[in-house]
Parts: sequence; C-alpha cells; structure tokens
Amino acid sequence: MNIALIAHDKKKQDLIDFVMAYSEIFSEHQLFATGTTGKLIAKETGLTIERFQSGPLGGDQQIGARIANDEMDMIIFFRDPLTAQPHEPDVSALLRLCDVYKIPLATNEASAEILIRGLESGWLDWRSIKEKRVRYDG
Ligand SMILES: O=C(CO)COP(=O)(O)O
Repeated sequence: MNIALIAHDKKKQDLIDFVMAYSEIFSEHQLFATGTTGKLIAKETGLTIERFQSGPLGGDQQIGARIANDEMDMIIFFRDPLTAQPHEPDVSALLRLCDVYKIPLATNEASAEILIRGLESGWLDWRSIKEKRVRYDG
C-alpha cells in the first residue's frame, strides 16, 4: 500500500512518535511524505520515505495529484487545527480529494490508530486486490 504521512509543525513530534510505535507495520508499505515531515520521520525511524515538496511549497498538492492518479491508498495527516496555515487552500484540496476518491484519511492519532490496526488486520486489502478501482465519474 502507498501511505502518505503529513504533519503540521506542532504535530510533527506526534507523528514521529506514532510512526515509531507502528514502524513494523509501516516498514511493510511504501511511504511518502511532505518535505519536512518526511525528513524528520526518516531520520528518527530509519524508514525509507519518498519525499515531496514541503507543504507550503506544494507538497500537499503533489500528494493530491497522486490521489487523483489512483496512486495513494491511505493518508495520515496530523493537522494543527489551532494554527492558521498559509497554504490552507492546499490542505482543504487534499482533504477534499480523499473524499472524492474514497481514500482512508486520518487527521489525528485516534483515527490513525484505527486505520493502522485495520491495515494490519487486512481490512483494507480490498484496495490492493480490487482489479479496477471505482473512479469518480462525476
Ligand atoms: O505543511 C504541511 C502540510 O500541509 C507539511 O509540510 P512539511 O512536511 O514540509 O512541514
């Protein structure tokens, strides 16, 4: 599965801790991240992560493009709901695309934990075994 990891600045340590806690599961998947998030997680966990641009420089949009190309299976995005982001439109667009393409999305540890445990238990296998994914056709 292709999993994108994203965290706003005040949530980065939380995401590092989360990925560290479940590193055995994450290590079995292809990991992607926005620039700074990916750099920090890779450094702290030793996991291989393909990095996009930093969020404010277009990283969220690059991940959104992967979703639109049916190339992302799960998004873990620890958002900071208490700090205004200069690239808020990009953030909203990414969340919107998760709904458009029915991509599992977790925006905090509680929901991320359920997704990761579900992933481990095979609840999301349908995404990889389905021959032809359901695409949004308007
Ligand atoms: O801003 C972000 C997501 O909106 C995250 O970007 P960085 O991982 O580069 O800090």
